[in-house]
Amino acid sequence: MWRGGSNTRTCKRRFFSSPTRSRHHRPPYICRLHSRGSQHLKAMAEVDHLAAERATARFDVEEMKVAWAGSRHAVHVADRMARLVASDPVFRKDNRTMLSRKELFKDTLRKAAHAWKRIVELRLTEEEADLLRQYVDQPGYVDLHWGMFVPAIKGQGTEEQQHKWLPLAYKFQIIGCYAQTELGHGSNVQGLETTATFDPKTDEFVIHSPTLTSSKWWPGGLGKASTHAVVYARLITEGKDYGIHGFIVQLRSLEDHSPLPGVTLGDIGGKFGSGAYNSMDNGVLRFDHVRIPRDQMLMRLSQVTREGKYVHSNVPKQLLYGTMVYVRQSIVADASKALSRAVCIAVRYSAVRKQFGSQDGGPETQVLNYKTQQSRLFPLLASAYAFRFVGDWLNWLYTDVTQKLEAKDFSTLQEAHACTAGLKAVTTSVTADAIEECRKLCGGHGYLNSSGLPELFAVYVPACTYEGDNVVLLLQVARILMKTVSQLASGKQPVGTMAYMGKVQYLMQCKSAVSSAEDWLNPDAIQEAFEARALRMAVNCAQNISQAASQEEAAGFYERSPDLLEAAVAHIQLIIVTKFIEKVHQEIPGHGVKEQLQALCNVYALYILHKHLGDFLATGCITPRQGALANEQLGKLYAQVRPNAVALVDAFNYTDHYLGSVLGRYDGDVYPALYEEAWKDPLNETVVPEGYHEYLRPLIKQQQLKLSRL
Ligand SMILES: CCCCCCCCCC/C=C\C/C=C/C(=O)SCCNC(=O)CCNC(=O)[C@H](O)C(C)(C)COP(=O)(O)OP(=O)(O)OC[C@H]1O[C@@H](n2cnc3c(N)ncnc32)[C@H](O)[C@@H]1OP(=O)(O)O
Ligand SMILES: Cc1cc2nc3c(=O)[nH]c(=O)nc-3n(C[C@H](O)[C@H](O)[C@H](O)COP(=O)(O)OP(=O)(O)OC[C@H]3O[C@@H](n4cnc5c(N)ncnc54)[C@H](O)[C@@H]3O)c2cc1C
Repeated sequence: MWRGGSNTRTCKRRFFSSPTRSRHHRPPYICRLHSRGSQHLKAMAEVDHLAAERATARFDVEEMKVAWAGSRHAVHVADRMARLVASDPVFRKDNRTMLSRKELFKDTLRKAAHAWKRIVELRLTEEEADLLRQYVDQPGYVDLHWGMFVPAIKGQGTEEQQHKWLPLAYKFQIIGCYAQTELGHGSNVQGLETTATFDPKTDEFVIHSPTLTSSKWWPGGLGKASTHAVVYARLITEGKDYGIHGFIVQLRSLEDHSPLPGVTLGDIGGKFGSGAYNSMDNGVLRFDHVRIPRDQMLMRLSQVTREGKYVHSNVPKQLLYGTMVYVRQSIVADASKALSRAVCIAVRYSAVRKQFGSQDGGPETQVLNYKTQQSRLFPLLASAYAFRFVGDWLNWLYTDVTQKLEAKDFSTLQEAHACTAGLKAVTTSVTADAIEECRKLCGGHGYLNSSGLPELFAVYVPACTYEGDNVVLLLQVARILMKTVSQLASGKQPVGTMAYMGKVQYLMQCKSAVSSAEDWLNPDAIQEAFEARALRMAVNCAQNISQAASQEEAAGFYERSPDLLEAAVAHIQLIIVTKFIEKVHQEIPGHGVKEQLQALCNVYALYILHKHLGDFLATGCITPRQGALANEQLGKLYAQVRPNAVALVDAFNYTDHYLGSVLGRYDGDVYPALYEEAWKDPLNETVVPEGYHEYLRPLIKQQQLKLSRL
């Protein structure tokens, strides 16, 4: 109804003939149009344009909210925190993409301070405070303070050090960041150059940046906000380099925030996208022989004595990487949040948007009814649920491994590393690509900032790089796979997520029994195909590496690394499918909830099978005919998901504030909102643009003059 051309044309004509005016002095016709929009918005506020969609759902949405959130309690707390944020004007974020970098950064400081004030005033629990920060939804120094600085001290500090530093951090008497990456090295942690040289004369470490490439580069919160950092540097004592260790270093004065002597620091500059991750002050830091007391070395894993003797506790040195493992597991849970937001926007908008389908002026077709739209969108919906459940499982694994480590049982460290690294890599890559796909699924309007998708993409995409570049992390998984394959011959039984490799005799020669499309609904058929594919790909890689007999094993690994990446992805996809199947096997209350999750689980698995059909065929796990049957079943599953699609995204329980998208509004009243939003752009503050008199008018006049001379 708002697409009618005549008003727009009138509006344009008069724009061109009007003098420059401020928005507050809009010509009457614009005000009329605009206020019609507002009235319309008001009148329609109670109309649910998606009501018909919601009515077709065949399951209890409230119970699905519980399945998604994990418990009734989790739904309740999340709901309360989301509403608290949405109703507070300080947390407004709809104007974010229009702010300059300086304004945006100040806005982030204001929001962080206000969030803290509310947390203290309302005496929020840790769980509530985490959720509140999540719903504020603006990257900032607090993410690194709580997400890495505090965990690094907890994981690598002694009891005494924790006792000293944590209370200061908990009360924001100090603000900390995680300063590991350098200009010259990020992925290769052992290649870091910053030095921490022990001086026994003064009982201090001297922290120094010997080269330009040793400048710390990237740490979030470092550029402008942090007073302290956990700095990773090469420990040198008694003339010997003992490799990378963590140190707590004060960077700025607690009185006036100026850098301490010997410390040079600042922000590294603007990043991809408007708004987006530019709210974060990623920083650069150089040390010129900065002295810190010896007891600021994080000494839980290894110590330097008063005399300068290096002592390593009897624990694996990889525990130094513990903070990264912690954050990687939390990034998997975050992937399901980002993906579900994008999918929620695209599903709701696809139900509202209509194109083609009517030859006689009747209703057009909802784009969600196009099979191509469904085949692009529903696998992403299924992936959001899959990542949610595998994220929960990974969180359980992390907690379990942490308890074992406390008891000095290090047997599951490798499993934790492989799962966190691999799942972080696969879920972030898929999510980043999926957000972009959701933007395309929303057509032209998806490209507008007001759709929320460009900003979501720009904020999310660095997750493929930070906390470990995804390729580097998948190669870690591949290395562990190769180690496991090589141990099979010696009869060592693999455990945890590698346990399936113990069935090597069977999995190397089994043939899928699927003979109809419905057979693919059997979880055992899916599980077997995924296990056989993953194992055969890993074994093929191992054989190819060992057949290159002339080469060292490391050289063979290097040559085969593209294939190894694919083998690692296959292994990780197997874990995701397995955990989804296990979830669906559990008792799940609520009318129709289990059935929906079962359908989504099948969509996820068969979509992966279809997408990677080459792997399944090349390894002989299934025949081309079975591949075609899987695709046939996938089409039937999409039809099953279709009437439930809007309700399945409602179950994420996101407020309009958190979604931040005019296309993803709960009420589906998209067009007036899009129209209204356009007027808020600073470019519309004047009807005649700035620059008209300098550039446009002279140009037009010049051309007119030329024409008149002809
Ligand atoms: C509610 C709270 C939520 C909090 C969320 C907060 C989220 C905030 C998000 C904010 C956004 C951004 C922040 C970003 C921060 C950063 O990016 S910090 C910097 C991250 N940097 C990296 O990830 C570097 C990646 N590189 C590495 O990890 C290592 O260099 C690498 C593993 C690639 C190689 O390690 P090396 O020791 O050099 O060598 P290698 O020979 O490969 O390994 C030896 C041995 O060690 C095993 N290993 C490796 N890593 C681990 C590990 N992490 N845990 C356990 N074991 C590990 C490896 O398997 C080898 O074992 P082997 O038996 O000897 O073969
Ligand atoms: C937004 C953002 C926030 C960050 N926050 C922090 C922070 O708070 N603290 C901190 O310390 N760091 C932080 N980082 C740094 C981040 O951890 C590193 O950028 C990341 O680990 C990747 O390392 P790199 O930049 O050295 O990439 P490189 O390793 O230089 O990667 C470049 C390319 O080389 C490839 N490559 C590298 N090694 C190999 C290999 N062995 N085999 C095959 N290919 C390889 C990669 O796949 C990639 O394609 C942040 C980064 C970003 C983008």
